[in-house]
Amino acid sequence: MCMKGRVHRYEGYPMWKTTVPIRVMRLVGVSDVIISTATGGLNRGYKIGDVMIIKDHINMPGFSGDSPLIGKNDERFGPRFPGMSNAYDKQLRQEAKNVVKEMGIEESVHEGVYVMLGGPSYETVAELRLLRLLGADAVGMSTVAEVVVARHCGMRVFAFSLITNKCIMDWDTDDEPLHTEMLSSHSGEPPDQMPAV
Ligand SMILES: O=P(O)(O)O[C@@H]1C[C@H](O)[C@@H](CO)O1
Ligand code: HPA
Repeated sequence: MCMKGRVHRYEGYPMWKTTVPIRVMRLVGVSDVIISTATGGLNRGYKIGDVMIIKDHINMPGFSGDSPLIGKNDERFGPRFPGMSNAYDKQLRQEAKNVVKEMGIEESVHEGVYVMLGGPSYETVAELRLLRLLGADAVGMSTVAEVVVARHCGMRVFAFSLITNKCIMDWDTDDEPLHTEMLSSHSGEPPDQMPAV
């Protein structure tokens, strides 16, 4: 089963609605989910067009209590308090890294931490510096809620992000994280890593 895009919290959907497709997949028997997303690169070593295999996340909306699992727990899907310490399956990440190595594209594929913010405004310089201090390598506005719901119902998760823009970490520059930059890095020539995907 394949999805063309997703809906986001910032479009006005409550978090649980953004993750309904994951539960539908589970109900029809899907056991492993592969999630892709666009992100801004916080890690100075990342370039536009690079891919980051997600090894962990920081659930910023979760810090303030916005979770897709809020409300009465449906035990048919999973437990009230699901663990998230191994959310991104180690074996799937290793298999992906083997493919990356075989293809000789290690320079443009990284493994890192994704941080989810609510958006839709992009981040200030101070916010981006804080996120970097917290250990995040890339920032986006999706993915985490889907991962939480997938793990809650016992699915294996592999997730990766395309670095669509570099985060602006310095004050008093004229650079802007333009949404057009984000879209153009989505739509041009397929990046070198595409065969690996
Ligand atoms: O659905 P994704 O996360 O790929 O959507 C992209 C990233 C942000 O959520 C949003 C703005 O850049 O579009
Ligand atoms: N910030 C947040 N979300 C994003 C970005 C960004 O710079 N790029 C793509 N999605």
